[in-house]
Amino acid sequence: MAFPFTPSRPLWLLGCGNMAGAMLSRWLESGLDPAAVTIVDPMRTDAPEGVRLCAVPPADEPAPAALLIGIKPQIFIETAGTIDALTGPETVVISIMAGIDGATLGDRFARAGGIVRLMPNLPAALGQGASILHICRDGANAHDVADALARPLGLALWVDREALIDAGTAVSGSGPAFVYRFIDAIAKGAEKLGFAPDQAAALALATVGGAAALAAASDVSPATLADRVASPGGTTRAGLNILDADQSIDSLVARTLQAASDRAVELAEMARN
Ligand SMILES: NC(=O)C1=CN([C@@H]2O[C@H](COP(=O)(O)OP(=O)(O)OC[C@H]3O[C@@H](n4cnc5c(N)ncnc54)[C@H](OP(=O)(O)O)[C@@H]3O)[C@@H](O)[C@H]2O)C=CC1
Ligand SMILES: O=C(O)[C@@H]1CCC=N1
Repeated sequence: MAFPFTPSRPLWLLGCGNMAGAMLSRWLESGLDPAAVTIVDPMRTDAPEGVRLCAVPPADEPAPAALLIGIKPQIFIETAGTIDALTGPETVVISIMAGIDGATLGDRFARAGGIVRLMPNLPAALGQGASILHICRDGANAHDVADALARPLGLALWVDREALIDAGTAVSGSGPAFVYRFIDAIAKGAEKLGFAPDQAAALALATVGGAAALAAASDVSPATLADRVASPGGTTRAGLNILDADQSIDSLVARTLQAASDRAVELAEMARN
């Protein structure tokens, strides 16, 4: 689907740091007209070619077709009034903020026609992200507008239950950081076994990248692929026995995801109080 944005039906990004910046770079690569985009971010000193950059929201302009909120959830409440004033019945507000729930967004944004929560992740920059989406207010063609933004970023998963956005924040939103820790752990282990640091880092990255690509291309499960690597009585089984003992890896990952998901719920509560 083509992007539903033009200079007279623009997309505004309020807060354009690591995450919104990654999304924007992918959108521009995918054909979004830069003249249809305005970044509002006091910290940025430059913007992609053709994109308008403002330190404060433009005054006296028609409301945008979509306004993406890319600020940190901790400053949402103090910023919400300003955001509300920028919107109108034709605006879809799209929040990528962790935690801040649909009820809070609905209370703060009386004017916006549509409200969507979209939980992206950083590999969106390459079109290999995973986004989870939920409609909080169904107006202004909210589904199609948000879907057109999510699709170029990679997997786009719409959910009916809003609680799955918080769960998904832990799984796919934060998930890349957990995978990066695992890559580093493999590299550290490789150094202990004698590789130079640069060799260890290269081996860890190539192994995780290759294994993920094969799992994505395969018609069998990761568990089956693990069994294909593990020869009976061989080296892999010796290693898997450590990861699997007392369900070590399952338990560690489950606790990691639970902590991240709990934090999303805490952030939502903080914004309500
Ligand atoms: N990073 C990630 O992988 C993911 C992040 N998210 C969500 O994305 C959001 C942004 O995270 P991230 O990109 O990491 O954070 P960043 O700090 O990199 O980006 C936020 C940007 O907003 C700017 N900003 C602060 N106040 C305002 C304001 N009043 N108006 C406009 N811009 C402002 C910040 O400036 P300053 O530096 O001065 O504060 C910064 O440039 C968060 O809500 C997070 O939950 C969701 C999924 C993944
Ligand atoms: O760490 C965070 O709070 C954000 C949300 C998901 C990824 N980064």
